[in-house]
Amino acid sequence: MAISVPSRQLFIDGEWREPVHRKRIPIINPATEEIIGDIPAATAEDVEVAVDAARRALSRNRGRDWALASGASRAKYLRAIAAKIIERKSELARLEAIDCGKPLEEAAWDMDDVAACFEYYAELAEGLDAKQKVPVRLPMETFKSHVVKEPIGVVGLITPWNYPLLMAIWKVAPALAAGCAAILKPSELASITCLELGEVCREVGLPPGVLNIVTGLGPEAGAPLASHHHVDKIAFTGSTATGSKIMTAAAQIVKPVSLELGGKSPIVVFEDVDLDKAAEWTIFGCFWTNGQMCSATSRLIVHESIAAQFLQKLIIWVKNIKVSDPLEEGCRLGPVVSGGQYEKIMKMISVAKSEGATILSGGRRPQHLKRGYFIEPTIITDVDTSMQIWREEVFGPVLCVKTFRTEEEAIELANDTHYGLASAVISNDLERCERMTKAFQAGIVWVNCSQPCFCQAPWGGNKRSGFGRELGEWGLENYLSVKQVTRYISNDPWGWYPPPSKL
Ligand SMILES: NC(=O)C1=CN([C@@H]2O[C@H](COP(=O)(O)OP(=O)(O)OC[C@H]3O[C@@H](n4cnc5c(N)ncnc54)[C@H](O)[C@@H]3O)[C@@H](O)[C@H]2O)C=CC1
Ligand code: BAL
Ligand code: NA
Repeated sequence: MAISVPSRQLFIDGEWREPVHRKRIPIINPATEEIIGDIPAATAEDVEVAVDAARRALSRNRGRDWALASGASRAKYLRAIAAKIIERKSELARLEAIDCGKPLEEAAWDMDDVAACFEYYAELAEGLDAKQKVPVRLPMETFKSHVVKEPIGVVGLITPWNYPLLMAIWKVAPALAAGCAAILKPSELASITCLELGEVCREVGLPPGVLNIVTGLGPEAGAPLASHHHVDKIAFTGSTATGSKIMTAAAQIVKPVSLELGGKSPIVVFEDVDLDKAAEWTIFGCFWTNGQMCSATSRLIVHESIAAQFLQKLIIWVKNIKVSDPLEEGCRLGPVVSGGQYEKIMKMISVAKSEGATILSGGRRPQHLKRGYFIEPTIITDVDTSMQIWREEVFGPVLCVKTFRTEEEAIELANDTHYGLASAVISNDLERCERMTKAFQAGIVWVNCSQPCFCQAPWGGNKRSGFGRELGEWGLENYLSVKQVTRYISNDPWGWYPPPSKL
């Protein structure tokens, strides 16, 4: 069934608005390289209008319509949005698959996760009401103190293309639950489903300006958000280079940021594993989402005693992955998102080769696919720790492999990176898994698996993978500001200064 891409404008103040400069950016289907539509290209002028709409949404009816409304009343909107997403699930999944190349079944799974994330933050919004005015115990009886949690204000949410709607919702749902007003700037490489979220918000009657969706290029639409004086916080997911630019811009006006950046995460496989189970988690950990995950466990560190056998297993599993158009039944690996990413990944593979690494499997365009940005699932061995392929994020279906002898050596290899997002260990010895868990320098540890992600648990990294945590109750705190209220309850005067003599 052919699917047509809706033609949308920017979603600002509850309505569709043409960008001031009337520019548009073509949408390319990475499986066919065809232009399938276009998205509006916002500039600083549109960001200005969106920020103004967001500020008005916060102060409308003295804040009672949104920021100061009960969490329970905001939760109703979040639940209504979740229901609409489920209603439109198959259409949204198809739109996402043709926009970013994600296998259709994965895209459908993401839509379930999107709805679940809205539902989860609806629950947390309801819980927020009971968490207001929590007393703080003080050491002086003459004072009483309590804490109020308030929305941070207007937030700018800048998101990537690998999970186009889900990464946006990890930010939008808690921001709205907290009572913030948001401006979402999705990636220009995959914005279709984020624009459809605008239509969903209109249909459920979300108050105007609470969520604004401003598509466009990073430097033109993202940068003005990051530096805007009336945006109170920026939450960003994307590359470390862009994260650093955003932090620099925000620092000029001491605007808080939370950054979820790249990774080069390890998966350590010990000698006591079931080889098939370990092989499946290893390939899922690196090739799911076409290998385009910030948390991809793209460095395999395998015990030398099983390495040869394990690599043979991996090759068999990898050859069984169906690489095809994302809409084809059973597809498990689609194209990477763009021509630019295709070139970048191919270059990294060829640099690895020229540095002396061996391409054990894959490394090319699949023979049966003449068009589209397809890359075979690739396994690279004979890797040195100084090589680019070991050190830099590929963001594509490329796994590099090293072996280890001792647990200490495995830990050293695992932590041999500037990044610190995720890590995984596969072993039947749970005490060993516990030791590895403590030793990993990363915000996320998977034991006997890699990648499953639940919106209840915190998500985020250390080192150059960024800081701050999304999801769970930590995700809500990202959008709340804590106000202490301290009251003097004694009838006695304070008595620090000698009272002036009574004239
Ligand atoms: N950690 C993650 O989830 C992601 C990491 N990446 C990494 O980044 C590499 C390049 O991909 P890109 O799409 O170029 O990622 P990017 O980090 O440049 O883009 C992410 C978002 O930031 C926006 N942006 C770009 N420049 C900006 C600026 N100066 N100010 C404000 N916003 C800006 C983009 O428009 C997009 O919405 C990938 O190869 C991968 O290594 C990419 C996407 C997601
Ligand atoms: N799997 C959730 C987000 C990411 O890895 O990019
Ligand atoms: Na696209």
